[in-house]
Amino acid sequence: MAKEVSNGDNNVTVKSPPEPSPLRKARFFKANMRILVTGGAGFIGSHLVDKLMENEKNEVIVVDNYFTGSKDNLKQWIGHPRFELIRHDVTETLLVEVDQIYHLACPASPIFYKYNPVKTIKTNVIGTLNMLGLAKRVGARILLTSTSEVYGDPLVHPQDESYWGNVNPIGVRSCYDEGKRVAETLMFDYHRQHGIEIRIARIFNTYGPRMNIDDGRVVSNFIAQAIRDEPLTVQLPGTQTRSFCYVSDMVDGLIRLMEGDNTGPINIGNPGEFTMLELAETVKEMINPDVKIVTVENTPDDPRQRKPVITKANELLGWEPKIKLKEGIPLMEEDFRRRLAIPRNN
Ligand SMILES: NC(=O)c1ccc[n+]([C@@H]2O[C@H](COP(=O)([O-])OP(=O)(O)OC[C@H]3O[C@@H](n4cnc5c(N)ncnc54)[C@H](O)[C@@H]3O)[C@@H](O)[C@H]2O)c1
Ligand SMILES: O=C(O)[C@H]1O[C@H](OP(=O)(O)OP(=O)(O)OC[C@H]2O[C@@H](n3ccc(=O)[nH]c3=O)[C@H](O)[C@@H]2O)[C@H](O)[C@@H](O)[C@@H]1O
Repeated sequence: MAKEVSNGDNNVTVKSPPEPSPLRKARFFKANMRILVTGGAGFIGSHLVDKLMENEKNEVIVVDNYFTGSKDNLKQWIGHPRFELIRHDVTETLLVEVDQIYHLACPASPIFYKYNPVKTIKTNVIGTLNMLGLAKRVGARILLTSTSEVYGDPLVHPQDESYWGNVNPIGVRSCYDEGKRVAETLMFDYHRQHGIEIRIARIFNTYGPRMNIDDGRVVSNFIAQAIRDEPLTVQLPGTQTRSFCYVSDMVDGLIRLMEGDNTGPINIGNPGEFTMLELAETVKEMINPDVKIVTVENTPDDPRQRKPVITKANELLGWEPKIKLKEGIPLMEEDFRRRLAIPRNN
């Protein structure tokens, strides 16, 4: 039977979702929402798992191939009766009985996703196909963590969800940004063709504790450099902008999106916009006023400006970010100092 659903802008007629697998009716499952988190050993995924595990009705299964994630991020849950961790690569098929799938698996830092671009695009395309196939088979709702990179080097500023983007299809970043664009297409095709319940979050630069120390992304680089007393490396020209969202705000937005009635795509990010030079100055002032700031070569196709319009998230999910950059940096500094074993001098 067909039904009307909304993506926030207009109503579309889609097939009804498939019935949940009969196994879901088994007594053991009744009390619980069983949730799969792909990429759950990574930075955002592990914070999401922490939040989902707070609800005693949730059972959480993480699958991860540990390319950029680590068991260490989940150590507090290993052995917990409502938690399971599976070493698995999403480019291979998987069958687990679940109600919801948060599909995060994909390297996110440019240095990692460019390391093996063919694998990155396989993860985005085949990995998402596999997870959609799973959602179809067991009748689960699936949320994709897409990215502001689908807007490419945007010619519209700030970016709202109606903007189609300015993406180089053959560049060194394409494995990631075109990969995510195909993943979004697959989500909508499964939704229209098979009635799968989908949710798409377009995440803007997110930071916080547990990022890999040598992850290569700008906030983690600057904080680690400031703590180690190494120069902060601003990639040229330094006037390029990003808008940084603290990870607890991001997790809150993702859960609201999953639980709500809108398919998305919905931007989730903090509209506070900074140039990379401003970010370096802020980190220097807050963590190590003696550290040097140097400029270094940039990489191809680096977006020149990025800032989310979050009206949709605000109106449809009742969401807005709470943590400002100057509040988030000290929380991340504390985590990095502990992991680097470099305490503050004063
Ligand atoms: N952090 C951000 O600023 C940001 C921005 C936009 C979108 N996102 C998206 O959010 C998700 C999580 O990002 P993150 O910052 O936590 O990155 P991350 O690298 O810390 O986490 C990604 C996780 O996916 C796992 N993974 C990678 N390929 C896999 C595969 N083939 N099979 C199974 N597991 C695999 C990694 O081991 C890791 O645990 C990604 O999909 C990313 O594209 C993140
Ligand atoms: O939010 C997003 O959608 C995307 O944002 C990031 O991609 P990017 O913005 O390129 O992230 P960074 O590598 O942190 O770079 C941000 C800016 O900082 C600059 N940078 C980076 C590192 C550094 O040491 N110095 C520096 O100036 C880069 O040139 C770039 O302009 C993430 O890594 C992607 O996973 C994510 O999908």
